[in-house]
Amino acid sequence: MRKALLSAPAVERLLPFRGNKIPNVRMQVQATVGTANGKTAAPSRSGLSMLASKHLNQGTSFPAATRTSFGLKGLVPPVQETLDQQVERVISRLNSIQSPIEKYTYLTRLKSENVVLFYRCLIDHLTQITPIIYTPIVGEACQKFSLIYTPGLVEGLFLSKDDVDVIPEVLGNWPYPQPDICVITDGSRILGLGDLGVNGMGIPIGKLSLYIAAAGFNPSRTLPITLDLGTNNEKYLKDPLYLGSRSKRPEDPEFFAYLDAVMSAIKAKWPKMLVQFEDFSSEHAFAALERYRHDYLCFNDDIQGTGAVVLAGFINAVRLSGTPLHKHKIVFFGAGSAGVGVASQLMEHLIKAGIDPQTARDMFWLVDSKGLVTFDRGDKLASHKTAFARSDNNGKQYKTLEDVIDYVQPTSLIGLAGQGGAFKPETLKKMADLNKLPIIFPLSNPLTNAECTFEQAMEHTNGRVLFASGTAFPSCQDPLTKIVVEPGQGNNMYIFPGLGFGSVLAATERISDDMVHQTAVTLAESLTPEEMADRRLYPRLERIREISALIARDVVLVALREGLARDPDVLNIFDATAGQSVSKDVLENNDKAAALHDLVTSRMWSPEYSSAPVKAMM
Ligand SMILES: NC(=O)C1=CN([C@@H]2O[C@H](COP(=O)(O)OP(=O)(O)OC[C@H]3O[C@@H](n4cnc5c(N)ncnc54)[C@H](O)[C@@H]3O)[C@@H](O)[C@H]2O)C=CC1
Ligand SMILES: CC(=O)C(=O)O
Ligand SMILES: [Mg+2]
Repeated sequence: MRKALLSAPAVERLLPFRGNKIPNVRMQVQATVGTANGKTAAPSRSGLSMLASKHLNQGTSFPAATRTSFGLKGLVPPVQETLDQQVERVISRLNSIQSPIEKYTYLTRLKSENVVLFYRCLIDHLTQITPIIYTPIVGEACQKFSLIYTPGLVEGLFLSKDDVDVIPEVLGNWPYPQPDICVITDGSRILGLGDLGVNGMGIPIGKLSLYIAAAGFNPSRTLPITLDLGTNNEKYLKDPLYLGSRSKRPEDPEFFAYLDAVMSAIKAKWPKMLVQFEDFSSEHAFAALERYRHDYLCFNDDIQGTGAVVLAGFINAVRLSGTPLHKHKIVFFGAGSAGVGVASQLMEHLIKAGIDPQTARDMFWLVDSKGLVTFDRGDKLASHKTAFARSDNNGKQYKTLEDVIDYVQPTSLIGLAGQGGAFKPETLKKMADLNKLPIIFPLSNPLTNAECTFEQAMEHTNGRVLFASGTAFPSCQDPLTKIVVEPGQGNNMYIFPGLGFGSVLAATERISDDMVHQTAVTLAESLTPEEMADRRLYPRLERIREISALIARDVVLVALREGLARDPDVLNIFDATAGQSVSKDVLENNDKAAALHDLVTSRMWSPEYSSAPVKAMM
């Protein structure tokens, strides 16, 4: 008996799988088209369902037998291509497109049509495609979201403040069951571009694409969420095409009441899902992290992810600089969620390295829009800045970055203020005069917000800079040796995939400070001898899946040490019990660590076409 055909979304709802296993799909598609003996050709509507399902579509790679069984013949070109050949076509097409935003929309469409092909392209051409789906082009895509939005394309979930009474129902509308992870923003500080309201949706989408490509999260188990709490962006408030609520953002009590409602609805529906907070304005970023981190599986990427990635680069830069750790003096240009998040992470590391807390704290000078952050400069400091405010300035205030550099004579300059070009040639020269190998990290995103380019940093330090930027810069010739040097990319994308994967795999109760710190140490130690010889601060981006697996493994080890892991397979490897801490001896057992690494890699999703549904039809 032929049963009713399933629509593409209905087929996709059958994808509650991990790794690359899709057993239920085989059964359902088989039952659906009533061809269990494999002899009967299915009606063409089943072919359309296969083509319309972004998870099942193989396009020109559908094998002959599948084309016959599912009525696909004639609906796709006759040629049968390998996935690699399909990738080649995509890259040729991508190269033929001139406009960055058109490249973005082309890739968005590809992802909505064929998930496997999109991720195979992303993984195989990571350095080419990441800057399109992530910083910098995603910034432009967010700014143009109202124009490029495709009706009918469901890429994430919008939760509006008007729906505060029906949040569980809205979550229930998400067409895929059981997400492992969501990235959630309220669009209030998108990259360094300010308040973009619901246009910020591109950020959770882009971050989750990297979770999938870089760590092997399953695409059907990721959930981008954008909260629509209004916007304070005057341009959008007046824009008839703006797609969110045209009202100002609420005051804190309403904001947190809404966020509380969202978080508890999320936990009620998907208790094991990891929540990553992204691009919230600083006051809310710190307060929300503190509010939820103890009772929810969550972290803030801008504070903790950025903190960890910059710490990793800093550890390697310190090693190369020749200046001992305790002698470093670090100036931060920017004292928001990222600046303070990074300073806190660095300070935690200094303390772990044996430097006493007061000495460690005194190694930091933070500069914000009003100058050096001091206790006596006459304004009310936001609470997140007080931990690093200076009191040793003898009543003198330092207003400009140059003044601060002259006063402090730093070894390291970290830019996280979102002010493009703020590290001027004079600034860079001063750093080079003060240090044999100055550490200069212009980390603001997107590209136009970077405090300086790699080329400028190389030129004005005579090639002596230890450099990392938030958005990737092209390589550049050392002005003296003429050797071509690759810049480092200090972007949290090196951290969040592995941190997220490890914590979800181990089903940890929460994300602890030590888990975050470990990600930095593992990343710093992941350089190959060749990468070290090249004076790199970070591993090559092409190795990101390998790096994420190492980070995930080490996050799980910390979770076991802290008694936070609950996954039975993980516990089994270490003969451990949920809620009980595993001893150092057991955690250092090489065989167990290797078994854990195998478990991590076996759970990673890879973009490959599955023949499972087809075999059932033969
Ligand atoms: N590389 C990476 O992985 C990451 C980079 N970022 C980038 O960091 C930047 C800042 O992010 P948040 O800290 O979250 O933003 P934020 O808005 O919370 O903080 C910005 C800080 O810069 C200061 N500032 C603004 N104008 C200034 C000026 N003219 N002079 C000196 N200070 C000034 C502000 O007072 C504030 O302290 C953004 O561009 C963002 O894209 C953020 C997270 C990760
Ligand atoms: C990279 C990132 O998270 C940011 O610029 O906000
Ligand atoms: Mg961010």
